[in-house]
Amino acid sequence: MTERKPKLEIQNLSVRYHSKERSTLALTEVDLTIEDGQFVAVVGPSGCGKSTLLKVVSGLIKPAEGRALLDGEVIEGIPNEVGMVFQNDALLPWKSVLDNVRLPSVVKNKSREEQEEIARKYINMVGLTGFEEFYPKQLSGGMKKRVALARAFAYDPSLYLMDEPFGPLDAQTRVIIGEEFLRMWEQVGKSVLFITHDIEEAIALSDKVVVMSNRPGRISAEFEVDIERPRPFYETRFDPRFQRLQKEIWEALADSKKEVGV
Ligand SMILES: Nc1ncnc2c1ncn2[C@@H]1O[C@H](COP(=O)(O)OP(=O)(O)OP(=O)(O)O)[C@@H](O)[C@H]1O
Repeated sequence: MTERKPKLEIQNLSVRYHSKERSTLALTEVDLTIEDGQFVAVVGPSGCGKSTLLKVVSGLIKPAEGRALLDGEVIEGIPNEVGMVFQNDALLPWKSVLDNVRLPSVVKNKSREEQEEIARKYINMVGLTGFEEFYPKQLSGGMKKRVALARAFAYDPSLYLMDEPFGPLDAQTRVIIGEEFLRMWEQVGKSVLFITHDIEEAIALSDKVVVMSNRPGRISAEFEVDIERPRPFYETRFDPRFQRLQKEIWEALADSKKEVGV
């Protein structure tokens, strides 16, 4: 039997930022594995190095120590198989919804027919059929976020890196978009590394929740989310297993904040 390689392996990772005045140890001794198709959320106090972790995986910064491997290969430069969704995900304002979602297929040199087919499929999945010819300025914040998600899914990466992707949305829209995102993810089943401040969002979406400690960030606890899928994004929070996890993660976070960094 051939052994399945993990999608992402982070091994003994340390990252240091240098400026004229000081050197900041942002991450230290971070070990994390994401299996193929696994959804992993990272929660942690502000400034603990969550975005730094994503920057290493997206090849934007080099570690001081340790390494990050994608499909068993050390990440050097921006990997093609990685798709990113960030908090302030900019759509191109001069392009329509259809053209924004078509972009990843243009980059991948797909035929015009395929570009449109893929874009329309994901626009439909995010419930924006009928808005193809609209421009970003004609859309609400939630609709723009849907377009950004449709564009990320149209890129079809093997690993999604998501940094507070629902951050700027109001609480209710956040739940609606979260539910839609979960349904879409269940269909594609790709690996995700998801950064959030929201413990409930982390549990509702993930297979594993990782807690990071204060700077220098390290992984202080890991929790398997043993709740079967498909899960309802909102109602799952009334499940006793969810509530138990919520309490445990909350306590782990409170402990991790007590650890003082250098
Ligand atoms: N370019 C940089 N130069 C110097 N220090 C940096 C740089 N980027 C981040 N840092 C520092 O590294 C640490 C980790 O930052 P990072 O943005 O990764 O944290 P975070 O957990 O994503 O924070 P937040 O939750 O507030 O977004 C912080 O102390 C930050 O000040």
